[in-house]
Amino acid sequence: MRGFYIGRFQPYHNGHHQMVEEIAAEVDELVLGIGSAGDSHSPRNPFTAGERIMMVNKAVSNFDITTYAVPIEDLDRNSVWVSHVQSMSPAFEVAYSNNPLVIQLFTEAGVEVRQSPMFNREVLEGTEVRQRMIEDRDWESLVPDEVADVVREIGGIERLQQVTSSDRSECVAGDDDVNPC
Ligand SMILES: Nc1ncnc2c1ncn2[C@@H]1O[C@H](COP(=O)(O)OP(=O)(O)OP(=O)(O)O)[C@@H](O)[C@H]1O
Ligand SMILES: NC(=O)c1ccc[n+]([C@@H]2O[C@H](COP(=O)(O)O)[C@@H](O)[C@H]2O)c1
Repeated sequence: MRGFYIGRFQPYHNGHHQMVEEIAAEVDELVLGIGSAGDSHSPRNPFTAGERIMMVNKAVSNFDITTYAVPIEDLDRNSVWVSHVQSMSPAFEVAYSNNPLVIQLFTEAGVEVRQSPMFNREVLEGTEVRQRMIEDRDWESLVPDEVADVVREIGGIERLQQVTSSDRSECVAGDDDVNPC
């Protein structure tokens, strides 16, 4: 059986990694959807799709499962988003998500959805990891070692600090439900 798990993975952290480990016990193959693939260089979405593919591929390489990382760009039309995902991904029988909108859209489209517990959510959250990166506090312990290596290789900390400190006044969170800056 092949599963599908989508996230923005900004960055891919130990909560995602634990979820993939649990999914790997249930499926033979897993598609990792790199969500909001067109977004990068913003405080909420600092890393490009290509950089996130590197993070995910390297981090999951130790798991005994075949994975495919597939970039999925956002659409302005939720009603056709599942078809869009299916058009970009290897076929899958089950979708894994804890995101209420994603769960609703897959369920309405007749795709089985499985949820997972949230692992140590107080700290294992992309927002917390990015905040620590901005403040030069320990973020490495919240991500797999391979992800920390990629972040360093691409100058990710400097980029995030730069896009956070530059004038973001034109970018009002809530302007766009799918891509708040
Ligand atoms: N600690 C966690 N344990 C289990 N699942 C998680 C955890 N953190 C995120 N997820 C799930 O992984 C999927 C992708 O999440 P996403 O990439 O948005 O991470 P996030 O930590 O919620 O990031 P952000 O804070 O940037 O929104 C979602 O279904 C989300 O609920
Ligand atoms: N209309 C759309 O483009 C649409 C709808 C639902 C989810 N998504 C995307 O799916 C991903 C879901 O991942 P998260 O659980 O990390 O939010 C995000 O990248 C989100 O933008 C997009």
